[in-house]
Amino acid sequence: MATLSSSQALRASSPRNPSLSLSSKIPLSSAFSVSLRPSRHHGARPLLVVVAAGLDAKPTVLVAEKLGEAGLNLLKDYANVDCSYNLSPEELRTKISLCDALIVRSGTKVTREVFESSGGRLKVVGRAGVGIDNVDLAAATEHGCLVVNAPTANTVAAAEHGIALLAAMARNVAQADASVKAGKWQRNKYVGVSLVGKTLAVMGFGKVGSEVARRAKGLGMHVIAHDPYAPADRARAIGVELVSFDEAIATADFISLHMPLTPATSKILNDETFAKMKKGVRIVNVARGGVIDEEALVRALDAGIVAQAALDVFTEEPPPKDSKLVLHENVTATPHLGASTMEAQEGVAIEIAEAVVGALKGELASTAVNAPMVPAEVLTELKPFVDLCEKLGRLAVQLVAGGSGVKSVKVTYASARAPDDLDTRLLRAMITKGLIEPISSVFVNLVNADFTAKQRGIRITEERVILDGSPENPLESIQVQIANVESKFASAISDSGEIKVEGCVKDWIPHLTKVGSFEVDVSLEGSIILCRQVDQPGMIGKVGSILGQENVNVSFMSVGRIAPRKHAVMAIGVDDQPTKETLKKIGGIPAIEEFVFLKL
Ligand SMILES: NC(=O)C1=CN([C@@H]2O[C@H](COP(=O)(O)OP(=O)(O)OC[C@H]3O[C@@H](n4cnc5c(N)ncnc54)[C@H](O)[C@@H]3O)[C@@H](O)[C@H]2O)C=CC1
Ligand SMILES: O=C(O)C(=O)COP(=O)(O)O
Repeated sequence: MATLSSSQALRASSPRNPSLSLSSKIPLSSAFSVSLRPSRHHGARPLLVVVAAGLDAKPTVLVAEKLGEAGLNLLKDYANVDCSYNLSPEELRTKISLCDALIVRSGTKVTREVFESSGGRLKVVGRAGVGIDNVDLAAATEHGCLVVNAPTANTVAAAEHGIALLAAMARNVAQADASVKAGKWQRNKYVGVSLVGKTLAVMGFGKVGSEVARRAKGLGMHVIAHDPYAPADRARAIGVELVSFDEAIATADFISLHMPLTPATSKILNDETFAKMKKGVRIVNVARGGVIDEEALVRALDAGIVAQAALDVFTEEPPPKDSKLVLHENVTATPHLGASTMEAQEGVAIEIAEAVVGALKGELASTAVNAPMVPAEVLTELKPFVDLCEKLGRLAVQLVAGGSGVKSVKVTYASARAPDDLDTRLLRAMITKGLIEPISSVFVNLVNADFTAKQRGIRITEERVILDGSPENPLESIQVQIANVESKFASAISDSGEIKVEGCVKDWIPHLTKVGSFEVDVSLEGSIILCRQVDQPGMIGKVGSILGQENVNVSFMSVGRIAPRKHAVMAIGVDDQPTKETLKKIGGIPAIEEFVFLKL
């Protein structure tokens, strides 16, 4: 058996490749449904009330930009749908407090103010497309709002538009068309350049970039690509060489941009980089306007460094009517049409509607942008452990005596799996949810779990215990310890002084296996009564008959003791919540030294 330090363990939890199938969603129990709060009126006894989170009413989805019919129909089956296009920022902020979800394309800015105005009701923002640069992700995460996008359905449309612009630019199609319509016949003016044999540099070799590359190869172009994160074998498979940024821009006859707009890519084409390009280079941009310094591009066009540009996207959309760039005679412009085919829009609408409805139901969408991404098969395998984590968190925090602030939590995962074969982010998020929701009105989900814990000053450290043996199960046990607190059930304090609960999964059902230093075995369904008593015959019968008289169904009972006839802890699983009087009667049994009722 070996133990990893917490920092090693956290490093071992490296992000996995989020290559999920689109249908891979798994329900995360009460991710958006209920929160449990201790009543303030019952002293130390943990009476808990369920606070409904508006699940009875249909949720409301605001569709702020045009969405395909098939997607709207999917939404309408589950929610009230308000299609309000062209809202001003003020109108959006006013409406948002009445909405559970918002669907946008690239034309709506979902700012921090939008999240603030939602008053906590907005649970999911769906971006019906790829680029999420119009959504303030940090603000979404801080407000516990999931952001999902539709990353695949418009890939081909964007790639085809890139190729359309490439060919149209090379052959002056747009300018020649305007000239013919103006009654002219200028065959000499619009002599173009050929594509075959020319070098195309694809900047950003992701979904769209690689489809552009594939098509350009079919046109007989020599294709190179620059992408610091793209795997070389994927490029090789298409017959494309990955090169450095400088080599790409210096050798290309045509440059096609396909990277996201991020702080690192903002104005990546600027005066300095234009100066390194081949004179007469031609540029296509169907990514984002902001990746080009547009004023520098006008200068490069005027200087003849850039012979032509074909642009679908602009820093400001729509661009100003007097934009020098748009009006430049060597520029072909389209109004952000990359994703605008009938087929892509139907696909995007369905993709985003499914993701939004799934998120509203509390499922973890595979296209979540600001939540832990875990591959589908791992999610399925971890499902019972996800439940176990939330329940251990709930139990542990309900054992804390009022007035002791929870600051330091340690989670220990015992597993025979190699450290890099177990991503614990999802498990940690669920423990955090279990720890925080019973003691606050804060709604915790996978999106905001780490942020919320940090904000509340709760430090969660993780440790891995590596077991020998067959690694068939992802985990053998999970232990949650809360340090520096007093417990309302003294037996929950371990020998080392922390509140300790431990559990495992048996036949896909989470079980509680340890409380403090006492071994128990109770399935974590319904709720639990923990009693410490002097170990003596007849105790199970006495407690059982009180519960029976009050019609409380017992699902499980288990007794863990230190030694025969000394202290024992009895864990009783109950399907129904006992009344205060019933609990009082149990407390009144003479051999019972302490007891606690814990709601799962
Ligand atoms: N004009 C339109 O209507 C449409 C525009 N788009 C835009 O196209 C772009 C690409 O979309 P996808 O291919 O779906 O995204 P993707 O995420 O599949 O690909 C983006 C690629 O850019 C790479 N990248 C990141 N930083 C880079 C850097 N500094 N230099 C070079 N490469 C870098 C990434 O490694 C990734 O491989 C996005 O900006 C998206 O918003 C997408 C669809 C339609
Ligand atoms: O998906 C993207 O990134 C796009 O740019 C498409 O934008 P749109 O949905 O057409 O406003």
